[in-house]
Amino acid sequence: MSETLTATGISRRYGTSTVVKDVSLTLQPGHITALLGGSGAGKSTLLRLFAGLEPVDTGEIRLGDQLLSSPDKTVPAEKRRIGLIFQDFALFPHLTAAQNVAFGLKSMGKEAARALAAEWLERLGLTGRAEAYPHEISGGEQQRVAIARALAPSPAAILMDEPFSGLDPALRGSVRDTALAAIREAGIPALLVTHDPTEALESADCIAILQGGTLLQQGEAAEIYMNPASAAVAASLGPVSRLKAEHLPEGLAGQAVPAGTELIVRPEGVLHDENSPARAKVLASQLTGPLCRLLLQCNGQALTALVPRTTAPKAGTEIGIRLDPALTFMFQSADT
Ligand SMILES: Nc1ncnc2c1ncn2[C@@H]1O[C@H](COP(=O)(O)OP(=O)(O)OP(=O)(O)O)[C@@H](O)[C@H]1O
Repeated sequence: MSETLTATGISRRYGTSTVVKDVSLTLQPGHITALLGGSGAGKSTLLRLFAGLEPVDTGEIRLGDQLLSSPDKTVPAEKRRIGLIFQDFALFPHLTAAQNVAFGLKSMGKEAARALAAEWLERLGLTGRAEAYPHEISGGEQQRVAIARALAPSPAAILMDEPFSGLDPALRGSVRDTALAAIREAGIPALLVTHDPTEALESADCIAILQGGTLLQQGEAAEIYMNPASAAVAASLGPVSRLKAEHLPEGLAGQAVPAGTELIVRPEGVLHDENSPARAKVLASQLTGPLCRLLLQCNGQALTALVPRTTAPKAGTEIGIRLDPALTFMFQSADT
């Protein structure tokens, strides 16, 4: 049976700088948890702590009941039964796709390893590429081989550091869907490090938001998106507009807004409504595909809206707008 991978109060220092601060995070079996944060947030360091590539300075990491890391003990990475997938695929260049996948299966005997490798390659849609060397296959295929190699030995958990960001955008979605379906099917805890909020929202069951080494919030993707605990969390999940209570025009918010409050609103929460008394000037209208991004000015404050292309107002016009309360979040102004 699969077990949880749990960090409790873990920290990591480099010299005088603490880059992972008292982080507690539980990775549930069968769930993909996205670790989301900007550059230097400490995502890769946290992944390396889970992997056993570095020791913790405080706290502990457990797989089920088994202690993997504490300040006095670090079970080495190769003894953790944890699969790792990195952005650069890291395949052995002199081995074929099938040999790469079979590499970690030697203990089961040659024939059984070959059969299991073939099974995993088939599962990841690579049957015809089994005898190809890494330089003979595309980036997307190489990453699928790396994923097959990581999953074939039945690891207890899987950790992925920006595994899809090196891929061509046209290919990324399909490689990601195939890979994550295989990981979900394996029913093990999985951590996906990413700096891309769209990737986190599209692919993960849970999201953990890291900033400056501190975990700001964790929970189900939809829950965090709709109920961010702070302005920083709201902003880390996608673009937002920020409005001061003092400058709100009549009728814009549609709810009472206490003084000293900052409103954070998502672009899809800025609604075009000619019945609203709040007026905004359309500074620009940018086509993004089926939707148009409107850059608006309302009572001296900048707002961004996303509206259907077919009904998008033109730049230079004045329109009525109001905010959707479900996509508008209120925080104390100092909370950034
Ligand atoms: N071995 C190290 N020695 C000293 N400082 C380090 C070391 N590894 C990472 N750091 C620092 O720790 C901080 C967190 O780095 P980390 O690579 O974990 O961030 P990240 O969120 O993965 O960033 P990115 O998305 O840019 O890869 C950074 O300030 C980095 O410079």
